[in-house]
Amino acid sequence: MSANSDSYVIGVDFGTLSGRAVVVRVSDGAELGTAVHEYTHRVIEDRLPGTDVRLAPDWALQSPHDWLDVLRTAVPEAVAAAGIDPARVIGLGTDFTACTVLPARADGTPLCEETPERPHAWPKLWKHHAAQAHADRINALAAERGETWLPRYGGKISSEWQFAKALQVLEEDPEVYARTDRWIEAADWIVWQLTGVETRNVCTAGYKGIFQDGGYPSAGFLTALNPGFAGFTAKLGQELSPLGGLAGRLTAQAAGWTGLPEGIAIAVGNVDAHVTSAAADAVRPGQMVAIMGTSTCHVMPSDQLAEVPGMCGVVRDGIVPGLWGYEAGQSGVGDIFAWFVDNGVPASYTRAAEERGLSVHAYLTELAAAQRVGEHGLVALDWHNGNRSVLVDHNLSGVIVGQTLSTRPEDVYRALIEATAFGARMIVETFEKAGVPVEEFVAAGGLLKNRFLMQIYADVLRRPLSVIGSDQGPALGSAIHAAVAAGAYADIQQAAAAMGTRRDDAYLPDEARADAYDRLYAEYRTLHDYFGDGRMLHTLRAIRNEANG
Ligand SMILES: Nc1ncnc2c1ncn2[C@@H]1O[C@H](COP(=O)(O)OP(=O)(O)O)[C@@H](O)[C@H]1O
Ligand SMILES: O=C(CO)[C@H](O)[C@H](O)COP(=O)(O)O
Repeated sequence: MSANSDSYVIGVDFGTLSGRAVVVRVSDGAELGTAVHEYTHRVIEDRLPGTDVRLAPDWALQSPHDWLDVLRTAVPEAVAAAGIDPARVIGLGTDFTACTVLPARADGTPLCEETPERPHAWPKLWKHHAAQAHADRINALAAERGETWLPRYGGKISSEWQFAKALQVLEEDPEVYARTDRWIEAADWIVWQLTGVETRNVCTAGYKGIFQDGGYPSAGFLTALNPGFAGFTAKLGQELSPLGGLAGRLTAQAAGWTGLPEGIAIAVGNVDAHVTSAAADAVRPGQMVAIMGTSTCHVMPSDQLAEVPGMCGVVRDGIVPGLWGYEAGQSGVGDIFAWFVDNGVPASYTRAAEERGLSVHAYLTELAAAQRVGEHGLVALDWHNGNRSVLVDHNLSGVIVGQTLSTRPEDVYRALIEATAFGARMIVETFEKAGVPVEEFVAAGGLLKNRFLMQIYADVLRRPLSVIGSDQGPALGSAIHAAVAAGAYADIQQAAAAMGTRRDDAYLPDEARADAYDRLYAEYRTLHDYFGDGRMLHTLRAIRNEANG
């Protein structure tokens, strides 16, 4: 690859609160410069920008202007930080949160530009959860009709996805629905802005748009949901583009925004979690990448097609062309630790952490690390934000068993970390039981900084952990896709091998601790089965909801 030794690609990761650009050398994946742009409107949850229009609970919107600002600011700043000649940039790739989806005109104009006072005209962020009732109806009808696509999503689709959100628009603001020519993932919309051509990537279409075996849910199914929904799929993409493919070339206008040469390759859009596999060079069957942060997403290519209970989805070519791509998830991980730090720690601990110059997380970790496995006498269920896999039930809640008058904050903190590791083991075992082998567990994301936590995962999973070598996995992954789109490598696997970064066996399980964890895990499973049917936890939630009026 010496011909590429002085050419560069740019990866742009559009997150929940900000967008990040990274400049990467094509020959070896070296990250030379990066810049972040915080979105001006962040997550729109209370009031529509520039209006008095208030939003209902569970709404979460975003502004397309914030995304374009990332191209205008973070990209040129990253190039400047890298100190490279922009003329040497040969391609740009992007990834987005998903399902973040917007209604647009036939020319790509977001409807919120025409009618900013209409909530449904705005892009719905992935965590917009106000379409749960619509998702419930889709699931019930699909189960009743035996729709063949339903098992591809572990038996349930999410309220976060395209069909649930679009049905909400139709039923709550039919006029906006009627004006929607294109219902498009932000992942594809941003690529449209860069290239001037509309493309639809297989990843979001498959995981978020129920595209399976060459088609969307049938018109008959959609009519049964609501006759007005019959023609919905005409607003989606009909021809899908492969990951790593060339979506188009940078337009003169977008060259003006970014300061990059007009005509460079723009990669087909992608999802932040899935593109991280390339960054970790984990794009072969059985390499499960866990992107561990506030929540954890698990993605894994495989040559086996199976119906794994409670997975988020399995999509042909969904991570790399030629393989099935699986996704599963834990809806609360770092968020649970944050909840405990914010609510479960006395002032004396906060003071002690401050005196030591440590975060409360780091302080609790240090105390917890001094214990032997099981010493706290606790076992917990990691369902404080519901359970995505394997139970797919957002109405479950957290459980901590075994507390006594001598239970200390570090005990609970450790038990919560262990609970998330047990949740991960449950997912791995569910895949394997369904006939999809997990050969390697590769950790990525913000929680890598907690080495004690990573060791617990190795011990609980009873397997070596590999770790990604970059702390900006999605942006690096997007840059790798850009290199493929630009023709610098033949495919994602080759580009990932040259440019991705992974440390094998970064954490090895300790036999004695793993044995001790087996006993605790058995108790976790018992609790999981007992509370997992929801009888008690749903009742508690109902009582809470009644009490809150
Ligand atoms: N030392 C730590 N140990 C464990 N969890 C931590 C620590 N520091 C921060 N966290 C948790 O990490 C999460 C943030 O992870 P990060 O990957 O940066 O974010 P995101 O998932 O939003 O990209 C927060 O939920 C926070 O509670
Ligand atoms: O569900 C997703 C992928 O399937 C979202 O993209 C993801 O959960 C958003 O993650 P983050 O908050 O880390 O940007």
